[in-house]
Amino acid sequence: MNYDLNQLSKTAPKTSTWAGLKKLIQLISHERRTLLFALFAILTNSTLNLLGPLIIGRTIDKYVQHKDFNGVIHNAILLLCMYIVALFTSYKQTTLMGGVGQRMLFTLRNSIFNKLQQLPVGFFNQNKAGDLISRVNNDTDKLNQFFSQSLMQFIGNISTMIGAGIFLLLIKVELGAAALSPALIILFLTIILSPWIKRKNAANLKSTGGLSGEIQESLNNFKVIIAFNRRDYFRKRFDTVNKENYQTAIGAGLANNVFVPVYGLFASIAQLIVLSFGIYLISVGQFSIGLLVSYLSYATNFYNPLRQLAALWTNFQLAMAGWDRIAQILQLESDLPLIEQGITDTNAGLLEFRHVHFSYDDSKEILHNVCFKLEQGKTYALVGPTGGGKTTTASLIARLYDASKGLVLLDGKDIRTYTAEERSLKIGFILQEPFLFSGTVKDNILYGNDLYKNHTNEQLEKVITDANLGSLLAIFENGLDTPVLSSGDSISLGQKQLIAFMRAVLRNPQILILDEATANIDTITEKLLSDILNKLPETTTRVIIAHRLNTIENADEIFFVNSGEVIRAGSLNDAMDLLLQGKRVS
Ligand SMILES: Nc1ncnc2c1ncn2[C@@H]1O[C@H](COP(=O)(O)OP(=O)(O)OP(=O)(O)O)[C@@H](O)[C@H]1O
Repeated sequence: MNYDLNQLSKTAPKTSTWAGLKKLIQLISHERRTLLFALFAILTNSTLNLLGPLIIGRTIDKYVQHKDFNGVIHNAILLLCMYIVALFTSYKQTTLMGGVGQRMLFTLRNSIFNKLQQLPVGFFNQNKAGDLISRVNNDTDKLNQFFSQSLMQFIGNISTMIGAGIFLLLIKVELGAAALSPALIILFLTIILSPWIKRKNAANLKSTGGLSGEIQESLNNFKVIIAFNRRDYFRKRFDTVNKENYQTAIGAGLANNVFVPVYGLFASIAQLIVLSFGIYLISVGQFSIGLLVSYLSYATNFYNPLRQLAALWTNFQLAMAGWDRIAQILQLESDLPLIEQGITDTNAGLLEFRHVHFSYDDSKEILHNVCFKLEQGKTYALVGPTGGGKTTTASLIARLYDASKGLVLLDGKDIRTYTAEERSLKIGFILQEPFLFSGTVKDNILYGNDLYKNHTNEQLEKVITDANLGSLLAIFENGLDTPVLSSGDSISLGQKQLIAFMRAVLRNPQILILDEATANIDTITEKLLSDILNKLPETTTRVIIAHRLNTIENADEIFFVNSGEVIRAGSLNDAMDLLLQGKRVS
């Protein structure tokens, strides 16, 4: 299945601006009460700002020209009160919407993170962690900025503009029409250029994701980079993505600001039209000085928000581009689908592969028509050349991936009918590169194991000893309290494998898969592990992937895995012959 977000974005249907806006609003629809308060505050603010010029014009015509100072002072106090209330409403809507934005950011980050927890392994194979981090951190913040700063300003500006436009037309329709005509050109330009602005912003967000992907990859592999003296190589790679990010940022910046001077120019043209036409009307006795002052204010009230709308529109386009990248993750199907009813076959043994085909990314088939059966309590070995398909086969046993064709049966039932929890209780998988979390050996052993989570150290030590794992725990200086630093770098790879081994065995799975689980362990400890494996409950089925054939001496059956085919190898000697025949990956 294709989970590559960058490729999926190319084939995804384009969303219209209106559909995008509706989706964005849905994100905060549960905040209705707060939104209504904020809307009320911003509309009150706009109304008060619109009434100002009218009162000023009337004051000039009625009181200033007749030298009625009482009237002037009365209206000045009225205006002052209105401006104070306007200030309060503006402050209120800012704090209300700031809260909405932060809550939305909190919920959205939680939703994406939860979604990421549910997605299958294939998703993480095909996407860079750095890009995903950028989506969780950076793209969500673009939405926060839109909601906390832009949305209400957007509504406020639009309502001020509509109000100012109505006043302009009501006071003198022909002067109003002349004053508003430059706005039509701006509207036309905005409609034409919006998709281009959104594209530029989307490219910038994508390259920011790529930049974090590159940083993450080089930080993860810093030891190899230093050991192989590949610093220059990574520096060059970083330079390339950084340059791309710089160029897309310049492109987005240009697109975002292209309107600002245009808006300024058209606002000035409108002022000129009002002044010249207005003075002409005064000269022919059809207009008053007070009305012209009001008129100029209304023209400013119309064009200033229009100028701000350019910046707000940019924030909106940026939020839409961020939302597209976030929605891509949220829309993905969670985990591998659970099917209600699958084939049931009581003769299938504990696990059976029936004509299984598999490919990681739909391009190249890795497993071809694989058929085998595992019985309860037996030990199986998968051997074969590097890249032959052993880990892939084991991953399908644990349903880290689904077969592209064919069927995997667990306990006689289609493996897809088990929930992830049921499956993980039945199957223990010790990966080639075990992953450990920051904490202690105990934290890591108990990861995902609810049975012993409330045990004290003494109780847990007893459980470990009873499971014949005491000798492994003894290898750690401070036993269960031995600290493990982030991603396990404070301990050796062999020790990591021992912790992963204890973690898997303590869950008492029906099938225990060991993928090169002893590759980094000394011979004596390897012997310890082999004894522990032999002492596992009789019902446990073991699947051992190993390059060193001495580790699979006791296997009941050996499978030879090569070029995506799994064949019975017969005895250990036969397996050795197959390997020596030089069968390599085709
Ligand atoms: N995540 C992945 N995405 C795409 N291709 C993959 C992925 N993992 C493995 N492959 C490809 O699948 C094939 C089988 O790999 P697999 O890891 O199963 O081999 P293996 O027998 O376990 O090798 P090794 O002995 O080195 O562990 C290889 O060609 C490999 O390149």
